[in-house]
Amino acid sequence: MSFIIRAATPADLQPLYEMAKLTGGGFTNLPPDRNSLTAKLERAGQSFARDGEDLDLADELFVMVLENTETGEVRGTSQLFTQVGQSLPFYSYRLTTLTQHSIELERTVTAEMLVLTNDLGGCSEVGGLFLHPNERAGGLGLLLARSRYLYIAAHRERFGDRILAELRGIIDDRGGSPFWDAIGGKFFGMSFQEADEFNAVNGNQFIADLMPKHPVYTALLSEEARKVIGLPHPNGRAAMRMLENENFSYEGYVDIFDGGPTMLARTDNVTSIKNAAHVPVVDIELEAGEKALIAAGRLANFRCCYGARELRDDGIAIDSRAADLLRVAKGDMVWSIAR
Ligand SMILES: CC(C)(COP(=O)(O)OP(=O)(O)OC[C@H]1O[C@@H](n2cnc3c(N)ncnc32)[C@H](O)[C@@H]1OP(=O)(O)O)[C@@H](O)C(=O)NCCC(=O)NCCSC(=O)CCC(=O)O
Repeated sequence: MSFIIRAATPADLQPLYEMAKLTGGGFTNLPPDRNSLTAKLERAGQSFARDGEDLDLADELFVMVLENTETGEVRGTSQLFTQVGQSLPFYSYRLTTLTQHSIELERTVTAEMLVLTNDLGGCSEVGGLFLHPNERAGGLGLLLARSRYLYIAAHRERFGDRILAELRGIIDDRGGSPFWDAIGGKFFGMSFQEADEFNAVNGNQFIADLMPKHPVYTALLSEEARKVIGLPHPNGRAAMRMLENENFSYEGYVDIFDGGPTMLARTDNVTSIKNAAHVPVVDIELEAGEKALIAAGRLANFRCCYGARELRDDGIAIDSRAADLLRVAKGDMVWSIAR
């Protein structure tokens, strides 16, 4: 099986839409709505097309797809946002503590509060990670996720100093969110599912607009809501594990919509960015070597796949299949990282 990660194009709309229908909802970056997906692909097309020297950091979106090169089918997708919160503010709840002491009662009381912040504005974001259920558990999820870090390494100047990733929060058996029911739901007159559907079609700005702006004491929330603050949806555990392996951590920021954890990392400290090698290809006939992710090309021409590598003093040797998939020849520069 040969799989390649490449830039998405407008022709990928149908497979993206079909995958979006499989997410089960609550997946902000991959809404099952053709118009939203079309708009995303158009925006990505503009971002892939913007090139030149001395580019400012801008609010760009890159959409990637995983293609089976034997069948031509698109089986997975992922996204990169270069800078969130540039035009519209980026809201998070931050879990903070307030400790008070009463001399008369000889008592010290610590309360937890959710405080609305824009602390994460300016961060880059990775998201929209989805692999077709039939392709799971074979390492393709890792290829999709980690190829983005090689993309960031290859276009470092377009990304911020920190990267965030939002994991979906807990949704109950009936498709409801205990966090939403306890906070957002009180102000919107909408169930979580209704808000999620509205979100898919119109974007999530309405949530930030109507969310209560004052701190919320967690002691006043239902037990069910308190229990899920900062916990990922069970389906998101693989994504969380991959983020942790890349040096992302949970620092008390949660999604204002469903209470899911926001994972954060310093860009230059992300394992796959820090360890990425950028060297010229010196051999494309390598028979056996270290398993690696190998990437080549810039912007719309970026490609990434699994292959074998051998790092040498003068560059890198790769296997012929990877060289074909990446369309590289001797002398071309490639990015790589051990698998
Ligand atoms: C997330 C992916 C793409 C992952 O693909 P696979 O399931 O094939 O993963 P994999 O390659 O088999 O495994 C990747 C790593 O996760 C670990 N792993 C797998 N299942 C696990 C589980 N239930 N609990 C804890 N860890 C688990 C594996 O051991 C491995 O880590 P080791 O190598 O250490 O053994 C997929 O599961 C998927 O499409 N899920 C549904 C959509 C989803 O939840 N997407 C994430 C949304 S959140 C988002 O988009 C933001 C985050 C982001 O973009 O990165």
